[in-house]
Amino acid sequence: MKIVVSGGGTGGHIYPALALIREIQKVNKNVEFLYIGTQNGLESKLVPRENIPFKSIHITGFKRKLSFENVKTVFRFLKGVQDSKKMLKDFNPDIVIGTGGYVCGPVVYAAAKRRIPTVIHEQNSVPGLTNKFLSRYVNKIAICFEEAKEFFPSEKTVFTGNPRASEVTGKDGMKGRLSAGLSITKPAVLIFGGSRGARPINEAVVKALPEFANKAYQVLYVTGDVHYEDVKKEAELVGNPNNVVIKPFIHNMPEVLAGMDLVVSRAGATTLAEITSLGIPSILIPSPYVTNNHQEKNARSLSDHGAAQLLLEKELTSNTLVGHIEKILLNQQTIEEMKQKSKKMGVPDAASRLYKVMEQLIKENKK
Ligand SMILES: CC(=O)N[C@H]1[C@@H](OP(=O)(O)OP(=O)(O)OC[C@H]2O[C@@H](n3ccc(=O)[nH]c3=O)[C@H](O)[C@@H]2O)O[C@H](CO)[C@@H](O)[C@@H]1O
Repeated sequence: MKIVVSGGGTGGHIYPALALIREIQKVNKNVEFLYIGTQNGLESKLVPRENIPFKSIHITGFKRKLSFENVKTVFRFLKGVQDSKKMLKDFNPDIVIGTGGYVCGPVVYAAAKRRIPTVIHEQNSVPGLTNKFLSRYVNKIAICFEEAKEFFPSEKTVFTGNPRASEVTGKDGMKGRLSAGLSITKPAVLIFGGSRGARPINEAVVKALPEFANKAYQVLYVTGDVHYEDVKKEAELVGNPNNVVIKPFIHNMPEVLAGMDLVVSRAGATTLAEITSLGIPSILIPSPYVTNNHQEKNARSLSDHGAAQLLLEKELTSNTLVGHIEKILLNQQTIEEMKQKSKKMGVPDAASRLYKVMEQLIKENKK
């Protein structure tokens, strides 16, 4: 069997694709993969690291405002379709799956035009532009939030959850703690701002550093690669207490998450799939800078069920941050209740559900 996977831009689209590939590799040794991404997206680093064959096309996203750039994007899209058609002809896949980000546009569209079975995976509660566009052409649309249903044709849409939810299960949390330089006895909170870090969260955490000193809990604070050097300098100025570990990026997130009692983060869909799969309570600070405010909708889906506490960016200060953390982390009953509610929302078998949808499509296509 041959499978083309496409998805890129940020971790939220790439990690589900990688998790799906690993799940398929576990259950079927006879699958050949080709990953199609862009050279400037994070996928060009993450995918080759996993020894998955990687090819790239050149494409940019549409700007929401009218601009000349959009005219160029139309031409890049058409060229991207042409290049994708050639790659698909050479590789001859049984199915093509897109996990989001604008690179999927030409790849999945080209596949549909070549009558290759196609699936898109939508991680968010509100779909992005690319998946909305592709939904007309693909055979199946896999979703992770019931709320996403209303945006897609119902006969094609199926709830599978996010494959990353499967990948984070069964990991050794204590190993994760030790790898990050944390103690195994004290309660631990992980603070991070999505796959690239978030400046407003960084500003609040740096201000809060002196307050964390001498607390009965420890903090793992992940700044995002590009913000790390600046944060380190600022942390030295205000003083970095020894119960706070600062890191630029975590590469073994499944293990590290498994060792956490509480997570403070943006409300990217893949992060939410991971923390609900593990049943971790969270404080979610949705990014207000994303399409259709989809992160707040993702976050509310958890907070409405008592699995998370919502903290809007406009209310974020070092005081509200520490206050929210302590209200949950220092109250065993709250922690336990939130854990159960979070776990109830998790879909740990998402990867195999998604693979089943793909297998079914391939079978139908062969009839
Ligand atoms: C700004 C933006 O447009 N963000 C979008 C992007 O977010 P973003 O790329 O931040 O995605 P998510 O929060 O969904 O996922 C982040 C992924 O990166 C991993 N991780 C993060 C930090 C780290 O140090 N190590 C690490 O491995 C997390 O465990 C997770 O697997 O894609 C998501 C999924 O479509 C969307 O919901 C988000 O709105």
